[in-house]
Amino acid sequence: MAFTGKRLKGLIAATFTPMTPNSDINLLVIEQYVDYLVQKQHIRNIFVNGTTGEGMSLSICERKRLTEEWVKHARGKMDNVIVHVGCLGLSDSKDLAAHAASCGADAISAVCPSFLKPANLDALVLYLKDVASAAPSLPFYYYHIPKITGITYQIYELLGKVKENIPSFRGVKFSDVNLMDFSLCVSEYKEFDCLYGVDEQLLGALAFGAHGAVGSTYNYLGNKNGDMLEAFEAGNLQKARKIQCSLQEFLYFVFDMGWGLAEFKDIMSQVSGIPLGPSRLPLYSSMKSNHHDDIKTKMLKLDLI
Ligand SMILES: CC(=O)N[C@H](C=O)[C@@H](O)[C@H](O)[C@H](O)CO
Ligand SMILES: CC(=O)C(=O)O
Repeated sequence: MAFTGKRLKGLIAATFTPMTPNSDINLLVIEQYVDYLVQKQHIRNIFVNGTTGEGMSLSICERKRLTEEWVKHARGKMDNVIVHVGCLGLSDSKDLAAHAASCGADAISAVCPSFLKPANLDALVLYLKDVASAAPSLPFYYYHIPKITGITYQIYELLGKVKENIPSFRGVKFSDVNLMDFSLCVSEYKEFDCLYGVDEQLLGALAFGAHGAVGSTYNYLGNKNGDMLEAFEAGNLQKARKIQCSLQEFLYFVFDMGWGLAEFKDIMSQVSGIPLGPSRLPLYSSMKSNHHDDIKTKMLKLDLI
């Protein structure tokens, strides 16, 4: 096993999957996307093919091609490329895990199958162990997003079980609002990286000792969130709160409009100038027309861009 012992920390952008106007994957803008994150948002870690990247809506073949391109273009420019390999079936997840390792990804992460679900926590551990075993040299992170998967086991309990069972297990991407569960994980399992995934309340998770954060908004609000992290680390809570509140006001506005993933992607296209195209399923879009002016105005008003 080739673990370097490096810890995952700081901001990790959950990348959008660039698409053509026809919703085919568009590999041609990935290099530009990587450069934008590094140069304009000071983001050096990415989480690809996750929720934001619509990984579960893409074919295995598409996910492999995307992984290859992200890894290729991030090499030498970024610190970590974490590839989400979770699928509804175990063999697909293992196939993607082995592929990520063969491409030179830095880590893998997986949600648990959520159609036919594990019957209990031990069954979940067995699934994770099996996926991790397909890429034993890569750090493995469980992706906890109960609102979407419906799998609601306490992560504090899960960590106790994986500790002895999965040698490559390194932590959790925790996309839930249960900060007590999160806090118990951080304080009890110091050897694991606990990455928070609800951008709108990252400051709360930082107060409980979050090592880092994975999220969609770090794509275009990387600098603002970076300022918040810096203020928190310097003990300037007043400044950190002010920034978190502005970010919340922005997200409140977005949710209040009924906007979803397609609009988030559109926001990133606008702010970055990279044409990321529509999302794969029209279902993800509330199909509101022409919201561009509203978004820019709101972001400027809140001093976010
Ligand atoms: C459901 C979803 O996509 N969650 C993302 C990460 O887990 C977050 O980064 C959110 O996009 C963000 O917190 C805005 O709600
Ligand atoms: C946000 C996140 O981590 C994801 O999109 O998977």
